[in-house]
Amino acid sequence: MAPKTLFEKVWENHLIDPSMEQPLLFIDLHLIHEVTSPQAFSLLREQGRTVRRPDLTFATTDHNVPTTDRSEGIADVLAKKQVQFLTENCKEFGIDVYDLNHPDNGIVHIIGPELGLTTPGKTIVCGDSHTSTHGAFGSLAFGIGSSEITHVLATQTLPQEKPKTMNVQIEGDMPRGVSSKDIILNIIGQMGTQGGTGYIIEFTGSTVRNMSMEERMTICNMAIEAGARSGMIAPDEKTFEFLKQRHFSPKGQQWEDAVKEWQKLYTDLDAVYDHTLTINVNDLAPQVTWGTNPGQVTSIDRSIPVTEELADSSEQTAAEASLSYMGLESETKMEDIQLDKVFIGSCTNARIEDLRLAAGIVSDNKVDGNIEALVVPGSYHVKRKAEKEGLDQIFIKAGFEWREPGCSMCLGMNPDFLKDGERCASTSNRNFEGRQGKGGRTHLVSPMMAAAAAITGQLTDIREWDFTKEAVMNETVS
Ligand SMILES: CC(C)[C@H](C(=O)O)[C@@H](O)C(=O)O
Ligand code: SF4
Repeated sequence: MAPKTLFEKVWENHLIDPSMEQPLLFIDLHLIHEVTSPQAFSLLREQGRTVRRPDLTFATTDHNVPTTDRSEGIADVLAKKQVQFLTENCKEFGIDVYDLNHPDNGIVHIIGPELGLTTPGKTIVCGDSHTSTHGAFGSLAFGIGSSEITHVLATQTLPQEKPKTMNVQIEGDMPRGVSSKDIILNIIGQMGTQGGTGYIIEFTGSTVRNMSMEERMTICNMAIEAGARSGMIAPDEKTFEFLKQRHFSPKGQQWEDAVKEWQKLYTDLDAVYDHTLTINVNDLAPQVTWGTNPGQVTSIDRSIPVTEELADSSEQTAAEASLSYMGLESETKMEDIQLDKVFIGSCTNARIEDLRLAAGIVSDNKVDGNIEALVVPGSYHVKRKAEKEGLDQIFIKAGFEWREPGCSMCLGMNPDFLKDGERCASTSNRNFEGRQGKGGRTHLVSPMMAAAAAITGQLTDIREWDFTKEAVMNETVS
């Protein structure tokens, strides 16, 4: 048999009929949330159709939910309606929904893996671009639009163009203070936000093999920000360990059988990718964005680039527009940038390990008097675990707000947002204009860098800090 890449194996396992001209995939898991599903359900009704496989469909509310006391419900009328529609639609069609008061509610891309819904080799779709996160488990996972949601609801299949494959091989030891967030920001900086267009990126190499599942999820989460259709990582013992005993994971003999199948999911030795990029992280510094897309990024110990020195004129024009929005100038040292807010949260960096790393930096320090700082766990599972470990107390004593789970300040769709002109160090994945609130200015960073920024009130190089990296542990079920 011809050697195959990980992607090709999963793709071929899901083709309904390989002879069809337009490839049609069977979908193993359809995740839905309140923002993109209402139109899809309306269309389904208009077409007089029903949900084909409610057992393979799973819903949560995350984008619109308040992260403070939820007993009063949702104040915003539209947000409240969207959440209500989701709950009603799920009830009508027999779909499991972990809504805002469910004990395991959380951000869709955080709860999929932690509930064991996300497993290697599955095709997973969701009306949400960061569905790529689930690729960290060796699944083929990508975001879809409203009409595609209807198609999957009605048929459990999806027509798809076959993407090209890219191997991003990451080698070297991550230096102290550097995390997988810095690696993916650096990759996007090198490739640009369109560099991955048309590709599925498989992340390979010794650095990836050494990463925890949390670190791998952060990388795959942001593959989409490089323009890629999705990211994937071949499953290994760490993947299986993470999934063992999860709520929906296979149990007993079914678990044994599943692991045997999952072990076949890797790229064969002589398989050919359409493109390969190799990066070495031995000398990587913590990364910070200075502009309004994730590719406008540099090292914390550098300055904002001189726009005239950028590669081409379109890049120069984009950089000038970004700097004008950000209220920044070329040659300003990244470390001299003062902040108003710090946000530790989102599906990129709100898992237990992210919170441990941030808490390790916070330690006995206090949040700077000019800073408002939020920690928003990605799910109730993460929140409970963090509280059991005493992480909440570290944050609260330092002056952070400790919130209920949700997308929160990752995007201005709920009560947590930046005011016009406010500047924020954020562990999320997008720094587009207005993303965190109208006129808000976002600097994307890792959880450790965000924690340090909250303490000093400005962007700060954590490599100069006295801390240990003990916090890095792979999450296991407790
Ligand atoms: C609201 C939703 C459609 C959107 C997405 O697709 O990613 C959001 O999650 C985001 O991160 O911008
Ligand atoms: S946390 Fe942010 S990136 Fe993730 S799903 Fe929510 S809004 Fe999208």
